[in-house]
Amino acid sequence: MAIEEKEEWKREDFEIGKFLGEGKFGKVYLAREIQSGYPVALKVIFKEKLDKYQFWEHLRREIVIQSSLQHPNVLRLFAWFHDEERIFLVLEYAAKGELYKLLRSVGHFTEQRAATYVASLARALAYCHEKHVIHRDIKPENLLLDLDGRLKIADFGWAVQSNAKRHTMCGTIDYLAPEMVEKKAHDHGVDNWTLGILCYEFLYGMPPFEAADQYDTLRRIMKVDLHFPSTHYVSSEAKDLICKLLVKESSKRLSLKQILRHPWIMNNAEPS
Ligand SMILES: Nc1ncnc(NCCc2cnc(NC(=O)Nc3cccc(C(F)(F)F)c3)s2)c1Br
Repeated sequence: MAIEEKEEWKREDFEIGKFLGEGKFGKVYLAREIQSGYPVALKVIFKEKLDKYQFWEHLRREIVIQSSLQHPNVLRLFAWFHDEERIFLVLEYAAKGELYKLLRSVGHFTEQRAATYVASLARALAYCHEKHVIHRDIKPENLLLDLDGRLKIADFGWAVQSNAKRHTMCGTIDYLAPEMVEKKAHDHGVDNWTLGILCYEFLYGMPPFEAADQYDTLRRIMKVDLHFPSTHYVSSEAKDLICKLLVKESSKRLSLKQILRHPWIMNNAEPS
């Protein structure tokens, strides 16, 4: 019985394993579907917490969106079910955990590893944008690694269908594009900006506009106050890609297809 085929799942179908992490609204556990022995990540969300924040609509939207996405670099949401006080998300298990923990432990990634992750993100976002989905909250905390070290975008708790231009503020401010800071209408170009932020953070270990307080970070974003520290060598091709993504005018940013054809990606990313 493949996970995604069965109609109604219930708590008793799974045995709970180790604690994996604490996300918003609840904890995540490694679990095993008893019949098949299939490992999954089980996210437990307390209903009274959703009531408190009126997040039912967000969660419903995530379930609809993520259930429809099937891409090697997007974490699968196989199913969901609920009992009296909890909602359970049956998620693909990413055995190598959270990418940001790896980044913090090594300081910064090699250009090959960084380019491979940027290429995976560009392919995953191109797929999402074809399905008119903007993630809007791409940050290292939402990136996971599977057993083979393949990157998986997770947590579509803030994703939206991008038919109309969006206005809602969301996500961590380090990754916010200028048009989101100014609460202007925004479209999937925000994910391209975020790809530039992430590429910088993969190579330098911190996001480009980090500052002591939030106001300074927002000011640096609005000015696109971009500097490349000379603490360690980073190729000019890598800097070229970052400069072509961190462009204030959304329509002037490299498209996802252009990213995949950029020399730095062509010369450094592992073939998918
Ligand atoms: N090693 C691992 N392998 C797989 N997964 C892991 N962690 C879970 C990552 C997630 C994927 N999707 C998620 N989705 C939500 O949390 N959604 C959510 C939850 C509550 C409220 C809301 C809302 F109401 F705000 F929308 C939305 S968490 C780990 Br660690």
